[in-house]
Formats: sequence, structure tokens, C-alpha cells
Amino acid sequence: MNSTTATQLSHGMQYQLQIYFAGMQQIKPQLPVAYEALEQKARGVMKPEAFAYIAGGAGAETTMQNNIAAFNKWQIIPRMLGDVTGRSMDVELFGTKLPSPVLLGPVGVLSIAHPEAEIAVARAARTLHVPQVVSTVSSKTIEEIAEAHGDHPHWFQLYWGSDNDFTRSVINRAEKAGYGAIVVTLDTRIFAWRERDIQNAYLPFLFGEGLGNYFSDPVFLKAVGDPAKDKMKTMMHFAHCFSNAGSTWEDLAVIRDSTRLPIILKGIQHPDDAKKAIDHGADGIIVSNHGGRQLDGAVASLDTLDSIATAVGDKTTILFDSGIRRGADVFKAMALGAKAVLIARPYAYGLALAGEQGVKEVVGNLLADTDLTLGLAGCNSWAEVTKERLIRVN
Ligand SMILES: Cc1cc2nc3c(=O)[nH]c(=O)nc-3n(C[C@H](O)[C@H](O)[C@H](O)COP(=O)(O)O)c2cc1C
Ligand SMILES: O=C(O)C(=O)c1ccccc1
Repeated sequence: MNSTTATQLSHGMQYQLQIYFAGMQQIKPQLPVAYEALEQKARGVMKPEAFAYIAGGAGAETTMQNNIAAFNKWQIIPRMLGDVTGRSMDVELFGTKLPSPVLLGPVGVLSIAHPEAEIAVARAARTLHVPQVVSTVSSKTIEEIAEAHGDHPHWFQLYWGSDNDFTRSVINRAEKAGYGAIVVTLDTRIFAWRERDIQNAYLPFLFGEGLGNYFSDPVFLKAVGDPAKDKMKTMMHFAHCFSNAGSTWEDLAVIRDSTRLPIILKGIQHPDDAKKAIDHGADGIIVSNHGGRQLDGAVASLDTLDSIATAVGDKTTILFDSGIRRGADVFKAMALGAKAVLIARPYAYGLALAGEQGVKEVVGNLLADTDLTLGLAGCNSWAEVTKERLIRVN
């Protein structure tokens, strides 16, 4: 057995000590530990339509539900009596070493959850050494959020709409502000049928939330003038810059030619699209169905991961999201071929409930749970976490 000092303890072991300590003093965590209870608590403090916007999905929300259910079809087979005291959750992504395979995925309009929005998220992310992927429709600007990160890794998520000048402008701003990669979301070229939001007549960006990067962009401002003057014109131009149902694989050259940063395509669900991503110059992909918020009736995101990893796992970097809630979920996605995972709704609820501290607590819990899962399964590193560690049960 290795002897370790307190500073060398893994996330999970540090956490376990904290839990013993808290238990001895009867100190409960500030937020619910279980995801389901966290969501219910957030429901209790948020404006109903803002909660519905975050919690909801497209259509009947079957894909959103199936994203969660898909994890139960795979189960972990633990191995006994290996020494896992020295285990590590380290990963390397696009040349950057990270202490865990968890990233905070892009979530737009975070001001509907908390006034400090992405700044609070950035501070929590930095404390935990977890990268943040910042949305084009963030409530704070690209530059403000970058400042909160300093030299801590942060990536920019691009909504690639119909205005190439706007696209180049925001990529340029992100590059200048020190973002380390451009994540291009492909599954939201058309905004989906979301029943809760239609019922509530609630699309937050139409009320000006999440438009910080548009209202601070010289190309956008040149087109609309004063955004407050003619709101209809401003919104129509936002729609133009946000969406594009006509873009093709060949058009990706616009983005490839605009930046030297790694380009990661988000929303891949088919092995042939993963191959196309590589052929068109992408450096990585995110297997994702946008948390079931776009195409309802679509396959659960986890159910597409295995075939995509089999097809291109040795040729590109595969990340995964949609339904990661606990350490076991991280383990299963990693075993099926992901190099890292993203979470979205869990940290948005942490933010809504307790700002920076809430994000820190929710993400810290996931890191501890993941580390303990790795050790309990009998693994020392992600290299040992392969498909052979799982069994498909139905
Ligand atoms: C409120 C909300 C806003 C989102 N905004 C964006 C966005 O701006 N850009 C993007 O690429 N994905 C966005 N997503 C999708 C997430 O990045 C992620 O793909 C999805 O929520 C799956 O993760 P989850 O199951 O952990 O929520 C958003 C998700 C939510 C819940
Ligand atoms: O709600 C979303 O899923 C999303 O991607 C989005 C798009 C535009 C504004 C805010 C969020």
C-alpha cells in the first residue's frame, strides 16, 4: 500500500474525510446531493418559466428521458484486490493536462438562473480545475468571462448562423481573449419544438437575456445600430446570426479558415457524421443530442457512443454529453469511448440555488463520486476503463 499525505489524496478520499468530519459534527451539505432532489430544490426557488426552460426538452421529452435511462442498460463489473490508492482521473485534451475528465458544457442565458451567471460558473470551474465551455448566447461577454478564468482553460461554443462576418468576429474575439478551442454546435441550426416554453411564451433571448455577445459585437452593432431602438429589427438580426438551416459540411471551411484553435463539432450522433467531421478538418467531436432539447424521438445519446467510438475512436478525440448525473455515468461513457464528458443541467441548478458556491458543490460532488467509482471498480486510470469493464444487460 502507498502512504499518502493529505495533499496527495484523491478527490474521492478527500471528500470521504470531509464527509466523516461533517458527519461527526452533524453538518449537512448546503445543497441536495442527489440530482433528482437538486432539481426539485431548484424548482422551488426559480421563476417557474425559467426552471421549465432549463429542465425541459423537446416534444414529449422522450429523448430527454431516454438519455438517462440509457445508462442503466450498461452496468459496471467491479474487480477486486488491485491496489487503487494511487489512482488518477487525469486526462489530456488537445495538449492540455486536466485533473479530471469533466467539463462544464455550454449553457446559454445563465442570467435566468443567477445574476452572476457565467462569471460565478467560471470562478467555481477555476477553483475545481474544470474547464468551462462558454456559450455564444452567454449573459456575460466573451471577454468578461475570460477575465474570470485568467490562464485556467476555457473554450468557446459557437452558434454558427447565417452571417459569416459575425461568425468570424466572435471567433476572433474568443481567440484574442484566450479561449483554447472552438466548439461548433450543429444540432441547433433550427430551434426545436419545446412545449413547455411555447406554453409559457418564454424564450429568454427574446427578452434580451443571453445577448451580451451580440450587443457587444462590432459586426452585429453595425447591422442593427442601437439594439434598443428597433427591437423587432434587433431580434430578426439575432435570428439571422444564430441559425442557418442551409449550412453544409463544405461550409465548415469558413470556420476552419478563421482560426488555428482546435475545432470540436458538438451534436454528432452517427458514425458517418463522425467520419465527415474528421474529413472536414475537425479536431474532435462531442457525441450529444443537446440533452434531448432538440430532436425529440431521437436515439439516446449514450446509445450512439459505442458505434461512433468503434468507427473513429482512434482517429479523433471523442467527448460525450446528455444525461451525465453521477460518477457511474462518467465511468460508463469513458468505458464506451469518451475521452471526457460535459455536464449542463446539474451545474445550472447549483448556480440557481447558491451561485458560485452552488456550482462548486455540485461539480465537486460529481468529481468525488467519479473518483470513488473508479476506485471501487478496481481501476487506477482511464486507460483501464474499457468496454470490458461493462456488461450490457438489456
Ligand atoms: C438551459 C440550457 C441551455 C443550453 N444552451 C446551450 C448553448 O448555448 N449551446 C450549446 O451548445 N448547448 C447548450 N445546451 C446543451 C448543453 O450544452 C448539453 O448538450 C445538454 O444540456 C446535455 O447535458 P445535460 O444532460 O447534462 O443537461 C443547453 C442546455 C440547457 C439545459
Ligand atoms: O436552450 C438551448 O438548448 C440553447 O442551446 C440555447 C439557444 C439559444 C439561447 C439560449 C440557449
